[in-house]
Amino acid sequence: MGMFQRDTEIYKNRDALREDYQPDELVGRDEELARYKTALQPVINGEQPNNIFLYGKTGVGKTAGTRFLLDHLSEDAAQYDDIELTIKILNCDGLSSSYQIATRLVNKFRDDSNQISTTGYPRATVYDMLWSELDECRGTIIIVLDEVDHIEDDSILYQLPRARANGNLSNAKIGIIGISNDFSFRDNLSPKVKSSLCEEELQFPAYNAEELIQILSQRAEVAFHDDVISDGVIQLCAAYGAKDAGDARQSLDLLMKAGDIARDNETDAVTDELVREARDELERGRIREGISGLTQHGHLVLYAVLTLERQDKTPARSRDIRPRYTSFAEQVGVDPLVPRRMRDHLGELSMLGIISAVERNEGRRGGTYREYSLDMDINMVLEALEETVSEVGIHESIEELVDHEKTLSEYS
Ligand SMILES: Nc1ncnc2c1ncn2[C@@H]1O[C@H](COP(=O)(O)OP(=O)(O)OP(=O)(O)O)[C@@H](O)[C@H]1O
Repeated sequence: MGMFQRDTEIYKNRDALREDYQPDELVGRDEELARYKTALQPVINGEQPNNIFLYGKTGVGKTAGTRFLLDHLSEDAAQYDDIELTIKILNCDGLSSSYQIATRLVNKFRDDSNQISTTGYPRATVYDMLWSELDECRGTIIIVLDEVDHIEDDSILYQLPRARANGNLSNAKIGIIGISNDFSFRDNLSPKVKSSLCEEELQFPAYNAEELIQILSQRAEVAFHDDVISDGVIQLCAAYGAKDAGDARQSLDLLMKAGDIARDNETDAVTDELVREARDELERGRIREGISGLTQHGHLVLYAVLTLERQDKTPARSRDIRPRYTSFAEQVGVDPLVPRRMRDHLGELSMLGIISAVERNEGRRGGTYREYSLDMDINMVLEALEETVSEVGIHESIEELVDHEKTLSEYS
């Protein structure tokens, strides 16, 4: 027998839980899709399409909803002889300038043998190439710029929606769909870009538990064999998902992780217990990843908050965290940061969701300050801080938590 054998007890089609799987129907998003459909209606009428700006937090179906509607739109448009519809989707992740966007777009309209180099042309030349590609297409063109907030300069976002008004296009009608999960992006656009790019604004809210149940049930039916999912598993994944961020991707990942653990354990059912185990494992991974990206001072600040948390001294103000942080810094032989810089680290930690920050008012005299506490499981954070603990030494507050077998070899 070979080293690898197929296991098919749990999954019928595991790929159905993956991000790139496109379900035939989108569930739990009816109202938003109805509004989106209305915004796209001019295309079928042969009119100038709207420019649409779609925003919402991560994993709320922006990309899936866009693909779903555009697939239908292009299928339905094919039935009208007088509509020639071209749709191009570009993900702007990794592309930071208008120049890069323009070259990628030119290449999207060209075949493989005719691609342009993505560097070396003056910007005006690339724009001219783009206008001629677009005009050659004729008809209606929809360009989707997913993760549009990665573009750091406005130029293309101004030029594209206005290409026809500015006389750069005569044959093609163009509509832009910008997608973003960065709420501040829209607000920071210059007024002239905002008014053209955000003609129609759509917002996708986070999913609630009911909606996540619909999404997870739909995928589970395709992904798992009958009777593998125990009662209540979908509800539990959805409840966690709704509590965390209402992110469908995160909930699907949780269900898949639970399925993977069942498969690894060679059991034949995915149970509540496995979902809890999966959640712990995913959370641990997220914490570890977040913490590993911090600098040494970030680690020391976090270690200080953690020990204060253990001593019930949280929520704590930054001036109360400072002495502990300073002594830890001295213990490892580095100069402590000035208070302002230390607060920046507290801010970063709270942005990552590792600690929480609550704003308070200072009595009648006004002035606000923040109080910080640990916002994650103390043991998980401690595990991720292992190296820092070994450098600084074990603080008395965590002695009980530290595995003493480990202490001798790793922490000392
Ligand atoms: N209503 C839905 N029905 C079925 N599956 C969905 C639905 N919404 C989201 N999903 C699934 O959840 C995952 C994440 O969705 P999607 O990529 O559309 O999120 P997004 O809002 O574009 O997130 P991001 O901003 O991170 O790109 C995908 O696998 C998608 O198929």
